[in-house]
Amino acid sequence: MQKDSRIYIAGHRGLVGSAIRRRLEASEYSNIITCSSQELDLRDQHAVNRFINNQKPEYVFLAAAKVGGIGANNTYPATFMYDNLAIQTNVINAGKENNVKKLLFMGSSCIYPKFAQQPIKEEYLLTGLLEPTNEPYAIAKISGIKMCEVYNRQYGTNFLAVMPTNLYGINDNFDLSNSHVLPALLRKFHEAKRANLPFVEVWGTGKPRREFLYVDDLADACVFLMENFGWQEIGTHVNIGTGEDITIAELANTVKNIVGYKGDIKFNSSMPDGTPRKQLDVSSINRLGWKATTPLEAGIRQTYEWFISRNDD
Ligand SMILES: NC(=O)C1=CN([C@@H]2O[C@H](COP(=O)(O)OP(=O)(O)OC[C@H]3O[C@@H](n4cnc5c(N)ncnc54)[C@H](OP(=O)(O)O)[C@@H]3O)[C@@H](O)[C@H]2O)C=CC1
Ligand SMILES: C[C@H]1O[C@H](OP(=O)(O)OP(=O)(O)OC[C@H]2O[C@@H](n3cnc4c(=O)[nH]c(N)nc43)[C@H](O)[C@@H]2O)[C@@H](O)[C@@H](O)C1=O
Repeated sequence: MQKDSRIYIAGHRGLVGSAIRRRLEASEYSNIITCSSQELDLRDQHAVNRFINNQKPEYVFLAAAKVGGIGANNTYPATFMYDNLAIQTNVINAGKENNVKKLLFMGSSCIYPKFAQQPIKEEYLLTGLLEPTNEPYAIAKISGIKMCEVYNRQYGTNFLAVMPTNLYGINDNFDLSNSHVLPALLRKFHEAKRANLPFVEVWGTGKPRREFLYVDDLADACVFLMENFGWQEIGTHVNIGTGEDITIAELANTVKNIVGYKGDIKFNSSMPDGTPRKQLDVSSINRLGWKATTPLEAGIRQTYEWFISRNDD
């Protein structure tokens, strides 16, 4: 990518898209194209074709998607499947039609089988059954990986697919009904501390393990890949994470300490646990020369500071 290349970030207001924008601007990329969902509904094929044809981006970061935690995925499976299939199909195909030089598709670690051997290598894709709470979303994401792969094979495109682990950071979604666990816990402990509540409810048993990556690290990895590699060097898809995981109970205690809450934690085992574990094998991206740098506690502190700056009077 040249500093004046036309770079479209789909989903620039979200957690990932906004981090990619920060990362590109920090490196003085000067020609960044953005458009909100209100101006352009990426599920609308004709609108997407018109937009890409008018804007003629050379590079595309596809970070627009219907995204949510275990609760949202479980409650709105049809929306997660339809929106994601439509958004990615439209953007990937319009990218090919308009000779986009490189496109980066954002998958997710939930594409791997529920009981995959740990840590999860890229080659474990499609070797077993998926976790039911996010099967529709995962199937949409797997279709995105395969679409990049077959477009590269048949049309000679250069579309990369990355599989990030669970993410968190600035511009995350803190809505308790549809967010992921980390922002949900930050908000729950913060509000319980302010209201002096005796306990905080944590969903599930606390036993599942999750790997958390600070979103600025993810953005750094995405730009690193787009700057330096093509799909043939990366393969059909590449994992992005820290390679380390913790239990939800450990995460809850860490967040509790960072927030400074003194009450108790109560696990609500009537809520779903989801996948027992999804620790990524990140040796492929490490070999390419990239490694995550933000320690979990430091990332959570930065996110909490941002959350307070947005929410406290
Ligand atoms: N968050 C996580 O833990 C993980 C995320 N990922 C992947 O990273 C990518 C980005 O996720 P994240 O940043 O967390 O999600 P967010 O929900 O924070 O952001 C998603 C963005 O997508 C845009 N969008 C959604 N629907 C449409 C639509 N119909 N038309 C146009 N734009 C739309 C939204 O635009 P607007 O703001 O304008 O409405 C929003 O900015 C996704 O592909 C996700 O699957 C992968 C692994 C983990
Ligand atoms: C990124 C990823 O995100 C989702 O998968 P998930 O990893 O299961 O996501 P989660 O962050 O929502 O939960 C992680 C764990 O944490 C527990 N948990 C405790 N207390 C709260 C809580 O208050 N909120 C939430 N959301 N979870 C909680 C929860 O019960 C679960 O055991 C999928 O959408 C999937 O498609 C996907 O890609």
